[in-house]
Amino acid sequence: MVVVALLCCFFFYFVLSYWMKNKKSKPVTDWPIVGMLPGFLLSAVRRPHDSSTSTLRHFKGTVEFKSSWILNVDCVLTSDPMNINHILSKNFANYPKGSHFREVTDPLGDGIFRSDSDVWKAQRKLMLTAMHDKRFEVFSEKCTWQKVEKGLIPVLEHVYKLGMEVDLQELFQRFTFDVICLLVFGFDSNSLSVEFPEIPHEKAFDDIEKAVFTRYIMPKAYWKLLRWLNVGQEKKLKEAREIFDRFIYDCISASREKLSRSKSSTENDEEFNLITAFLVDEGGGQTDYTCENSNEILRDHAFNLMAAGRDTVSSCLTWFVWLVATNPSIETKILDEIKEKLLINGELRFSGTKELNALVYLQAVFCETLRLYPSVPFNNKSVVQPDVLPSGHRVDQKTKVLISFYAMGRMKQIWGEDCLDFKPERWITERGGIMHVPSYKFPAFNAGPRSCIGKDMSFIQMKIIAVALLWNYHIQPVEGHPILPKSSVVLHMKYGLKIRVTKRSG
Ligand code: HEM
Repeated sequence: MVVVALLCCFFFYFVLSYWMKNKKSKPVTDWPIVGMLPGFLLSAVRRPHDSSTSTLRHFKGTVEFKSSWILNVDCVLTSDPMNINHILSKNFANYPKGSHFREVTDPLGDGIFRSDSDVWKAQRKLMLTAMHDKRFEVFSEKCTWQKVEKGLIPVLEHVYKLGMEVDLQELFQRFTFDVICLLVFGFDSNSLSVEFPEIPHEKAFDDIEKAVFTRYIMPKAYWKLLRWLNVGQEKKLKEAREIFDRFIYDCISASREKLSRSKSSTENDEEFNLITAFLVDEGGGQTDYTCENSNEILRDHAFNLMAAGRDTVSSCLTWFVWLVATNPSIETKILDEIKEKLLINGELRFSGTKELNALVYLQAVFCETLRLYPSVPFNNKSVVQPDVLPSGHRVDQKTKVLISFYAMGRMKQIWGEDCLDFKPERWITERGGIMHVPSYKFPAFNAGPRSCIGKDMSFIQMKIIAVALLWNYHIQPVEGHPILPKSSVVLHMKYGLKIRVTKRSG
């Protein structure tokens, strides 16, 4: 008995002193046998973004978690622009999304996010054709305006009149959910209204996203067991998938019906949504979407587009408003620019892209927001053939490659000594234009062949919302409300953004 007690004491003393010694020299404890990976995962579960940033700072941009034969998984975490260029562009074919990603993201079906190689290429072509169609650009602006006028402004008026506090993050999520439903299906979910209704398919969408993130960070055996037992997050996921799929399939049927009633595919030009574009497939793709058995792949396209375009935009808008509201000199400069470029005879006049593109300072503020708070904070890749990264780190088939876009914005080597400062001016050239920064240094919209298809559209959408919001209201974040990034696939605020609004007087 005494021997066992002594052995236990010795073991705890060993663990404690080992941890204390490592804690001083390294941000993550390097344990014998299991390596640094468990320590990193433990701290990453609680604070993935800050934990990876401090680890990467310590290891000068790239760190290798070599775990032992027990875990049989290696991981390379990087924020080094040369590595990013290599992985996302130069040696792109060697770094697909891979089987682990496919496994955890099965709700995405065979959509663009989850596919690689030729399937991905065909899907990208189809989406680019539809999204770069002039009719879609016009429709996208129209939908955004419609939501501002019939959704956002009435809700903010209500909030103002009642002197209420409101979670702006939630408002933006409702806004972007309604807009993406309109863009994909031509259907308005009307989730943004003064009643703050609970929309079952919106809630289902959120539940799916949450469950996928849990799968990402938990051991495979854990979530597979939950799925097998049909309990916890996996049970929720199953139910949410049923609700969301029902919604999507109903929308697809409605689109088919509407299309069969109209005389020609171009009759409804002002309602050029993406499902209709795929159904008429003017891009000349390989799939015949006119037949009913293409419903499943249409469902996958729709789901992937909603995942791509909803939370990314709402996350960026939320961080943007908080950063602007807490930096009054920047807010003044935005308002001065709006006055100078859009105010004619005392009225805001702008009809579209051309005027919005002239708002260079506003664009710089959005870029600076995404530099510090990228909507997609991580990217993850697998490895096909053994390779050596420009930083000298070796990778092979059992290595998971993790890129921290969040840490990149906080690296002195990339952005200089003032990397933590919110400074839109760094984006403006001497001639007053937007500074070109290579995407491997600023990959908020990804880099290389898989870069974001919705970038231009997002800037237009976000500028419309920013102008309408800042011109009409003064936003005050509620004092003492904590602002922290959430551990999620998209960089939400953990506790939302509680604000009050007052009206601007001329
Ligand atoms: C602020 C807004 C946005 C940001 C920061 C953003 C960022 C990104 C990032 C980082 C990726 C790469 C994801 C990965 O490979 O894992 C991506 C891909 C993609 N984005 Fe966006 N996105 C935004 C808005 C949108 C919108 C509004 C749409 C369209 C509805 C869209 C459509 C796509 C698509 C289809 C892809 C997949 C491209 C491919 O795999 O080839 N995005 N985006």
